[in-house]
Formats: sequence, structure tokens, C-alpha cells
Amino acid sequence: MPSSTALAIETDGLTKRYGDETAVDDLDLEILSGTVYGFLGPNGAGKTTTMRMLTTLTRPTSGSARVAGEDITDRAAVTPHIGYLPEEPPIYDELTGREQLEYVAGLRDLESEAASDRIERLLERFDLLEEADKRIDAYSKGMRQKVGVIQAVLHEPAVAFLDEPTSGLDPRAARTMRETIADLADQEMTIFLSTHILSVVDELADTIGVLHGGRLVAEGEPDALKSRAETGESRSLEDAFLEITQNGGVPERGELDGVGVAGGGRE
Ligand SMILES: Nc1ncnc2c1ncn2[C@@H]1O[C@H](COP(=O)(O)OP(=O)(O)OP(=O)(O)O)[C@@H](O)[C@H]1O
Repeated sequence: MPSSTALAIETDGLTKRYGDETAVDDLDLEILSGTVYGFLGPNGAGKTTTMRMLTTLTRPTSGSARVAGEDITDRAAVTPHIGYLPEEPPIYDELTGREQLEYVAGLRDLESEAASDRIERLLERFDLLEEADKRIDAYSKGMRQKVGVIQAVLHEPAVAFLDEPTSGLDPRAARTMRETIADLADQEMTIFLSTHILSVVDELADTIGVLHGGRLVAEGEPDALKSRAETGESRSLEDAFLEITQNGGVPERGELDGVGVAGGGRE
């Protein structure tokens, strides 16, 4: 068991109910600092709800969680340490890309010269320099996504929550995004990465967790998840994912032998 200081995200029985529906059910996570955690699950599995709880945007019904060592009930303590790219990044259409990023830097109280340097570098990296002084309402979906990611990591948070970071990006930009995520992880940023694009998770994640019906039904390193317990033969991550989540209803515990499963199996 790692010491608590090495954990970037720690949840204990984290649960969110909406009326009769349990969106996230008794979630226990221990995510090491500086790692990329790939968070998978079918539509409606509870991924966004989990991220909204961990980023303090919605309160759990029960259970607890710490992010970057801070309790998620203490929004003021948590927010300086996190960045969040939600499905629809919060950006002002009437600003230019650069103005939007400078605005976010101001909200984060970043020192202006250092922030300007970092904004320039990230704009250049994402091939946005030429468009940086155009209004965002003229941006394509992919360009908006790039601004959304840059603003999520501008303040070099300890933990970045990225929901479908490659959404809307062309192949070149998607590659830049993957390389940027890998670089950020190399710089000890913890990345909580939710996506339906399994190749992205396969390439980047140190650990993958699979949520199904609000419950964590499998967790492990990508290779362990892909290995078939009975024969040891390897399957694609897509095959593994489809097999793990194949029953439409409530998941059964232990669907994936040989891989840590919610409620047991993790060290
Ligand atoms: N504000 C809300 N009010 C009521 N039910 C909600 C609310 N937010 C989410 N839910 C329900 O909680 C469940 C989990 O939704 P969530 O958006 O977390 O899933 P997801 O894994 O992010 O799905 P997707 O991959 O489609 O984005 C769904 O059944 C959804 O209908």
C-alpha cells in the first residue's frame, strides 16, 4: 500500500445518487502521483459524475475523496491543485484565444510574464499561434478543444482531469495532444484521463480502471487488462473492454480474473 502522500487521488466508498439512480457506486480508487490513469466505461457508466465530484463541482451522496491531499469537500483547498477539461470547455466566445488564456491565468493568479511565456509555448505547440488573436466564435471545435486543454494545464496543476481530450482534433493535433499528456506526466503531473478512444488510453495509461453501472469492475495495467486469465493470451484493449462490459445490466464482481477488481484484488 503506497503512503498517502504518494497518492494524487484517493476515494473511499465514493457514491453519487440522482433520485433512485446510483450514478457512481461505492468507488474506491488509489491513484499514484505522476501517473496517467485511464478511466474507461460505456456511455452512462458514471465517468463524468466521478470527475465532477473529484473536481468539487458536485457533492457526493456518500463516501469521501482526497485530491492532491485535499478533501474534495474543501473546494478552495482543492482547486489550486487541479485542472479540468470537461466535455464542453468553459470559454468565452467573444474573447480571442489569447485573451481567454490570459483571463484564466489571471483567475489563477499566475505571475503575468511567466504565464505569457507558457501561453505562447502552448499555443505554438498546438499550432494555434496564427489564430490566437481571432475571436473564439470563429474557432473550429478542435481549436476550442485546444484552448480548453491549454487552460486546464496552464497553472501546472498537480492533477489534471481530462475528459475526451482528443475530441474534435485532427490526427496531427491528436498526436500533439497525446505527446503533451505524456510530457505532462513526465513532469510529475497526474493525469486522470477519460476517453472512449481506447488506443489513446492503451498508449498513455499506467493504470486503467473500467467503470460499469457506476462500479469499478476492473483495474490494472494495460497489459494485465489485455491478458486473458485462462490462457494468458493477449487480446486487444477493445476486446478486453467489450468483454468486461458486455452484460447490459449490473456488472458482476470478478468479471475479469487476474486483474484487480473493485472490492478486492488491489494491493
Ligand atoms: N445531473 C444529473 N441528474 C440526473 N441524472 C444524472 C445527472 N448526471 C448524470 N446522471 C446520470 O448518471 C449516470 C452516469 O452519467 P455520467 O454522465 O456520469 O456517465 P458517463 O460515463 O460520463 O457517460 P458518457 O460516456 O456518455 O459521457 C447516467 O445514467 C446519467 O443519466
